[in-house]
Amino acid sequence: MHYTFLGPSGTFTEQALLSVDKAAESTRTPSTSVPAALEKVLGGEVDAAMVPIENSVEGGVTATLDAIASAQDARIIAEVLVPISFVLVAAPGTTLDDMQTISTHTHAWAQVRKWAEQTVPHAHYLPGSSTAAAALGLLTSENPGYEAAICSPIVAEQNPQLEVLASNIGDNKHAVTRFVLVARNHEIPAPTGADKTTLVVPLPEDRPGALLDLLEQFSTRGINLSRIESRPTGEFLGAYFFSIDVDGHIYDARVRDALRGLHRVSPGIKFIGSYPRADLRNTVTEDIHQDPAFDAARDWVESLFPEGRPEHLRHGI
Ligand SMILES: O=C(O)C(=O)C[C@]1(C(=O)O)C=C[C@@H](O)C=C1
Repeated sequence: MHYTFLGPSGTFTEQALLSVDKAAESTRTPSTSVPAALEKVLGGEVDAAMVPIENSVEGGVTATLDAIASAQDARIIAEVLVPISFVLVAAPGTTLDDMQTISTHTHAWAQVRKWAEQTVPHAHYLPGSSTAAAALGLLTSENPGYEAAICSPIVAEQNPQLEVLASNIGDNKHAVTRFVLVARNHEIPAPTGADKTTLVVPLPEDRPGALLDLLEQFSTRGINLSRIESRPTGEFLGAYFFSIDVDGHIYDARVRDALRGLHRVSPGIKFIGSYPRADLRNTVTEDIHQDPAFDAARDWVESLFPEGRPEHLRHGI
């Protein structure tokens, strides 16, 4: 396998990729942004891309949600959870008082905002393409335009020329980022009993009850939603799609049945993948929402036509 990830080496995204089976021995090419990583996958340059999708403190990574939603054949085939801990690094001899400007990824800055307000209230923030890119910029550029960076402790370990001025500076000590491995037209991973399915569902029409129509497709089939986010499609003001994760696999009859229902309500729906959950939590459903109940229901309706399907029932029984 040839992978790409939001780089350079030392990002949390690389940590997520290295936890994938055999990825450490595979070819890994860094990308400078999430859209660039996904373009490499869709263009066939690499087999899969590891990208951040949501953080427990700052929420969805919109670049990922939008790029996946607009891609033709993007498939999520795995997810990874990484606990997040940040350090502040600078050139040796720099003090907190010297700090005019600090650089890091925007999602990282959002997770240390309170710490920064309390500890370095005089410092400005400069967005970086990733935490590791900000840290390495201190070493590679003569005048990076900032005196310090916020990154993972791994970057500091890998680059002893950087001095750690503060550790564990995240405002929420239990922060976690969720990453997804995205491939193109990939076969669907086998169900494990602890799976998620990701969908992109355009809001069908601007009318009362449209969202309820979508949500009902899940609730009547006993399907739990673990994430739902609305994003503008970009077409015009008020045009939205929903990025949705549900518990279950497309091999589960209730999920396939819900997809049929959703397609009637919102024909532009996209299936983005069914894949094992990183937290291994089994999906629990009542008997009436399990495969045997769907089979029994179909058999019962078929039994009402003992002579076989009448000619005019074009769509089956
Ligand atoms: O900059 C990195 O190291 C990344 O992997 C990106 C990213 C993100 O996009 O959320 C990943 C995890 C942290 O929450 C902060 C930044």
